[in-house]
Amino acid sequence: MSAPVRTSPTVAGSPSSRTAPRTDGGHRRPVRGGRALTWAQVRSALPGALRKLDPRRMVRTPVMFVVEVGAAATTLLAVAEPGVFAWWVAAWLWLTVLCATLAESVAESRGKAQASTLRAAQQHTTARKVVAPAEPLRYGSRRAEIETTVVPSATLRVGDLVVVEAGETIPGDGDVVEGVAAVDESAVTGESAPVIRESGGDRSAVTGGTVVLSDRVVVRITAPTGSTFVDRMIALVEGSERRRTPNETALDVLLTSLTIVFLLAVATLQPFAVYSGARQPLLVLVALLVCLVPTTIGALLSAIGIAGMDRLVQRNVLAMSGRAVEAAGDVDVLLLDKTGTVTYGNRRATRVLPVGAVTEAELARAARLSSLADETPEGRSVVDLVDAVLGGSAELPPGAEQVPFSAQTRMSGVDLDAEPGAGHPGEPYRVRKGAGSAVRAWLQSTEAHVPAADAEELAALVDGVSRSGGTPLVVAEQRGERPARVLGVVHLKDVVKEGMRERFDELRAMGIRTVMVTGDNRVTAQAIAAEAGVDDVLAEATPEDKLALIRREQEGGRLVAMAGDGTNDAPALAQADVGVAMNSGTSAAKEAGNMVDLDSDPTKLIEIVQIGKQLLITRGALTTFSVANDVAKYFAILPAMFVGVFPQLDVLDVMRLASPESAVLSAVVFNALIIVALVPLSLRGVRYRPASAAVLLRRNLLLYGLGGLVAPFVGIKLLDLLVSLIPGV
Ligand SMILES: Nc1ncnc2c1ncn2[C@@H]1O[C@H](COP(=O)(O)OP(=O)(O)OP(=O)(O)O)[C@@H](O)[C@H]1O
Ligand SMILES: [K+]
Ligand SMILES: [Mg+2]
Repeated sequence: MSAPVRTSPTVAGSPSSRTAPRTDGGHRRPVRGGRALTWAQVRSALPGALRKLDPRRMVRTPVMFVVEVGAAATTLLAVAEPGVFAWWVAAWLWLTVLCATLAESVAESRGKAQASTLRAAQQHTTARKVVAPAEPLRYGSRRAEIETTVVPSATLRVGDLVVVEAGETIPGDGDVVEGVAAVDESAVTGESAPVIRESGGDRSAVTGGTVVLSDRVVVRITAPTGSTFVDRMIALVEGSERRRTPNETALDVLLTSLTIVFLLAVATLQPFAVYSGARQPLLVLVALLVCLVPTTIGALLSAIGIAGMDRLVQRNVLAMSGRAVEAAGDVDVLLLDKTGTVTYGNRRATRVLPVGAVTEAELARAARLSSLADETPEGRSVVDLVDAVLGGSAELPPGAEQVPFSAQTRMSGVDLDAEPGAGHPGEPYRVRKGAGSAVRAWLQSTEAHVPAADAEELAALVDGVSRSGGTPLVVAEQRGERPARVLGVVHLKDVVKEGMRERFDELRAMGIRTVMVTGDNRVTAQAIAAEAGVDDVLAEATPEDKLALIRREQEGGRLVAMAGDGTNDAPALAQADVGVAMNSGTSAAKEAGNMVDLDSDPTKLIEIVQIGKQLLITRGALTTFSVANDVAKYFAILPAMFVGVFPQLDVLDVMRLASPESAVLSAVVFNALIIVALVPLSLRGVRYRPASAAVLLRRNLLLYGLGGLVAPFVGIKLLDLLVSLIPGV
């Protein structure tokens, strides 16, 4: 049933030069700015809202559970002793509960539409699984023929290798282990411009459901079917994975305590009322209780959290936890990786700079030899450059042993049995390229002596490349067991992403310090840092150094955000309070962080921080409003209830409501309507302008605290005028 297929070899090259970015055909997910609430949305959210009335679910929100029990109780009372007043109260209590579930349901429904678009991206059927050569695929075999067999993509396992060619859909999440290709990721990111994915570097991760536009890649599957990136995205936007954050739990405890306090207050009211000859009907006590417990924030708390996540998704950021979003609102320090985060990350070799008596051809040949087996983008670009400089290409001789690049050694190369083309059979030949300090250490290990003039010239070359913001790779060779010899420098060029400076200025205005951490040398780091406008740099950093820096900041009580893309950033991304992985990065980085930016834009952190702050402020503002509101209602209703027996209360009865019944019903109606009125605000979030925490607090206390105190007096008075018109109340 599965026929072996021979895949034609593809010439490796730079797909970016051949595939012009598409300007049409693709779609960009519309960013619905204000996202006004529509009737259609409310109507479609209604079935979900009714399902949420299930008391077993409601009990998780104690405040609203009390209201639901109250609604049930008043309904029974209305059945036992029918009356217009009783039925009105019961109906409005049910409406209050429904408003709460509707708010949550509407917040969720916004993600549901997005989920169905994403599901469409999952409908791929077959994959071309690699049969031979079996794993591990040999480095440098990128021009080799690969034997594949067609299998249903659902049967793919973690570790399987698949071949994907131009026009084909990538069958699952994985890392490119061979080749370079332009990939259309619009199904996932909504961005129509193709992106480059390649083996060996920090741009190796591919997402199932995206389409290869050019060339051929071999992908190692890294996620089992059912828990892919798109699966996680769907779960996320639908809100099915949502858990309460620690802050929400803390607030919930506070709201529950307030509910218990008011429950006791209302319960002790009755003996007091009986004693003074004004026994209150049970119906009135229930209504009073509902008006006093913090229903507004209780009803809107979950919608506020969901809407915050939703706002992030609108900006193409996927937050894996609500806790990370809240932490983002309080971030003090932002750490950024250089290559691929601050810069575009396609470091290309542009020049070879020989030192001393070494000729350009000599250096070029050695640099190419050291890179033939180097599958990193840097290694491939050295081969491309030398092929162009010297004309023609080279093959790695048999028996070559690769010394792969690692972030720890910061060096790569090969060990050969003999120098290609040299007349000394049997004399081993070694060649290395890498960071200046790393190659210097290697030279020393062979007891090399670099003449003073050469050393000076080399230092000048390294410095020149670094000052321009480029990455210098020093090349050296060793024949036999004799001391090694330095040959010169390869200039790797990278470009700082556009608009970085302005964005970092903005972060500074928000009180966030930016630190660039890089494995590159100090001079290069400083040149890039100055151009990008970051506050601080840490150069020649190993993955451990990055991790240690984060720990140090955290020990000082600061909340740290980290943006990175490489496998060597993964430990740091995991340790940071907010770890934003670039979508262009490796699977390891995306797995380690708690957010993924689909646009791979590290300055997106500004928006993430704003959304985090907005979430915290919105919740604080509505809590303040809710509690102030309830206190005010207490003073609005009580005088009306007791003015019959205590005429002295007359002075307190500033509102002059029509009757005790009308007062109670108006308060209940107001209590429900205020939830409805605040749904749009909780979905949109209160407006956030950069300002100090103290200023924001003062402004919110004034606006929402005072507003919360005044609103019930005005609202209930107006409602009383209407309610008193109802015959029988
Ligand atoms: N293929 C390679 N062969 C040899 N040396 C390399 C290679 N790629 C990079 N280097 C050297 O290793 C250093 C560290 O590179 P790496 O990309 O791991 O840094 P990093 O810690 O991820 O920081 P950043 O991504 O910000 O540059 C580089 O500055 C360069 O000098
Ligand atoms: K209330
Ligand atoms: Mg990196």
